[in-house]
Amino acid sequence: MKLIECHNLETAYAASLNRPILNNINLEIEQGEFVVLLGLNGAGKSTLLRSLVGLVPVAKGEIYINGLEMTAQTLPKIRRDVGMLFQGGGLIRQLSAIDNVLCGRLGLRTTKQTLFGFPKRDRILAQELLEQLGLKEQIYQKTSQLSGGQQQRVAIARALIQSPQILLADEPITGLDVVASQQVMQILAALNQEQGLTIITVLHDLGIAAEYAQRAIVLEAGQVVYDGNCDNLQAQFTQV
Ligand SMILES: Nc1ncnc2c1ncn2[C@@H]1O[C@H](COP(=O)(O)OP(=O)(O)OP(=O)(O)O)[C@@H](O)[C@H]1O
Repeated sequence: MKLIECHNLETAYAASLNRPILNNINLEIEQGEFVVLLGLNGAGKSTLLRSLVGLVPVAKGEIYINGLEMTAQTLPKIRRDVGMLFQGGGLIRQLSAIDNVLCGRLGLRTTKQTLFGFPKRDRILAQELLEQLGLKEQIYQKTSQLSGGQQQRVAIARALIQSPQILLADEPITGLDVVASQQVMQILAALNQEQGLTIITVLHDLGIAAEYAQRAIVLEAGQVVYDGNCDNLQAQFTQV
């Protein structure tokens, strides 16, 4: 089943670039795929990911998530199906790991429902997720005191607590050491293989991309210049 479709997607014209940031993007992603988005700095990777959760105004074309066209009316429903790991984690530093994870439930609860704290069920779920991601000892620790790899795992737990069908991850291992990078990538791989989560992630390391993803989409100047398997990705980046 096609989970994500972009038809002739175009964002607003960017005067600084002399073109739209995304310029006629067409792509289809099936349920259960693990896709890596590649491209040089400024190619439009983050903008493409952000457009899939309605964070970027679309000038032309359509986005369908789960068969539903993205409009102002459908966006709240679409956002419940799509979890996002922002570049740099996007955690609230002063809050504990568990409270950051609970923030992932805010979109599913009304203000009134969260006025007196989150329901016990949510707290148990947050705790279980952190334990599964190897953070049992860090549940009540402030996230500012955690290592980069631990913070990224908290961010993964926060995205997962809304039980998304799709996980978008913007440079989830940038700045992490080799071991932490592998841990994060292995978590993503397990979520994809064991739970069938559809994953689209921006990466800069071609070796890691080829190791984990089945499919690569390469962007250049806001356009898709390659969409295929991860064999010989280097060729896409070699100057001719
Ligand atoms: N809101 C905006 N207004 C104007 N230009 C923007 C805006 N957001 C992004 N851009 C520009 O659009 C281009 C694409 O940005 P984007 O962040 O999507 O690239 P990227 O491929 O993710 O790059 P990186 O690898 O550096 O993260 C860049 O040239 C950027 O300066």
